[in-house]
Amino acid sequence: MRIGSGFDVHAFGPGDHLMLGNIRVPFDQGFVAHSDGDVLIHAICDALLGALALGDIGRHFPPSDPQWAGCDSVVFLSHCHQLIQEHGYVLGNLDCTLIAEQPKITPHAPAMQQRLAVILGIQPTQISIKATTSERLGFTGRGEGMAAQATCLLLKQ
Ligand SMILES: Nc1ccn([C@@H]2O[C@H](COP(=O)(O)O)[C@@H](O)[C@H]2O)c(=O)n1
Ligand SMILES: C[C@@]1(CO)OP(=O)(O)OP(=O)(O)OC[C@H]1O
Repeated sequence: MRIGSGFDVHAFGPGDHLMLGNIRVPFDQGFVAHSDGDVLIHAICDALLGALALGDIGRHFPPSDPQWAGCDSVVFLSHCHQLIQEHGYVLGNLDCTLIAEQPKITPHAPAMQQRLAVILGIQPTQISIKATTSERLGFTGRGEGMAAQATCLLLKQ
């Protein structure tokens, strides 16, 4: 059994939606990022890679590589899922927290769980998506961006 944790941040910039858990969430801004900026998937990737002690998302998909410009973050997550299988593990469960004042995440959480479960080949009940504000403190509190945390448990097959 191995545990992993991931953390990511993206700033808000021009746009009209956010990609979160591969779900398009309507918003009056977008993410500033090299890829599609899916901060939730990026944190999950780092948790999975961390559990395997295989570095972080930037090591596997360098932000300096134009190949990943505007990339759908499902590409990154599918790669991490493949690595789990190659190392003889299955994903036991995933617990995630998004930190932002806006948009409200809770109405979209079930869709994110469903979508991530399909990508990762597990049940939605094995995935938890939570959200909190930072009580208007710090960069998330000022509405400058969003942070995501993820914790995973891998089980030996
Ligand atoms: N972006 C967010 C932030 C919070 N929520 C939900 O609201 C609850 C209360 O948030 P506090 O920061 O005041 O504790 C939180 O537990 C979430 O259910 C949300 O959906 N989206
Ligand atoms: C995902 C990658 C892909 O180049 O770029 P970004 O979309 O900027 O996201 P970040 O969370 O900074 O992770 C680094 C990169 O791997």
